[in-house]
Amino acid sequence: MKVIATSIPEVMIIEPKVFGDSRGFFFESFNQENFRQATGLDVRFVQDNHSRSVKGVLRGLHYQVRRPQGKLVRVVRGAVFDVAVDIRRSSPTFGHWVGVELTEDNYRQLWLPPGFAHGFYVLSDIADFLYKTTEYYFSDFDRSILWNDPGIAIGWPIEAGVSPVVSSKDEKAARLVHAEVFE
Ligand SMILES: Cc1cn([C@H]2C[C@H](O)[C@@H](COP(=O)(O)OP(=O)(O)O[C@H]3O[C@H](C)C(=O)[C@H](O)[C@H]3O)O2)c(=O)[nH]c1=O
Repeated sequence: MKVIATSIPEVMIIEPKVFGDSRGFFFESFNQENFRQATGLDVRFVQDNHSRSVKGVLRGLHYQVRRPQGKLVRVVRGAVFDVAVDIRRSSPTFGHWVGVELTEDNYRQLWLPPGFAHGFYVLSDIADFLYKTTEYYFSDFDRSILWNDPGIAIGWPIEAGVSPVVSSKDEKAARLVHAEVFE
């Protein structure tokens, strides 16, 4: 596997080694020891998630307080623009964002540690989004930040005049300046 740095040091793009042949392909989507050797991180995932979305859906920006989650995310069908936002107030990259296209064809994964908000915008007709988390889900601790917060100014690849499909929860999300963030 290859690790590609992003503009936020703690957020990393992972490119697995893919073995293709006349039948198709095989790759290890996660290997604890290889991940540790490549990233220097000892991670323990406790939950696997799978969401399916139609074109134009935007999920996020989400995070969990009290029990923050690290996430290793990937797309197994379709394509999304995936975003991580640093919401650690003491971080030199507080309020900065990283955006990466994750697709079934580039096999790319994104690692975002606890302390980040996460969201994605679906580019394909259908997107199957799989991710591993380092902490369990606690609905009481689930928080959202407004996907189009001008204070973050994420460069979502949304065509002019097109509004993303957003849940009512996400529509009502707070801006970063009013959000419950990490120290
Ligand atoms: C996240 C989660 C949700 N749920 C239940 C709660 C709701 O009844 C239903 C849909 O939840 P929600 O609308 O929050 O799903 P997403 O909008 O995909 O949220 C996720 O999307 C962004 C991109 C993320 O990074 C988070 O992992 C997560 O917040 O699944 C669970 O039972 N377990 C879970 O781990």
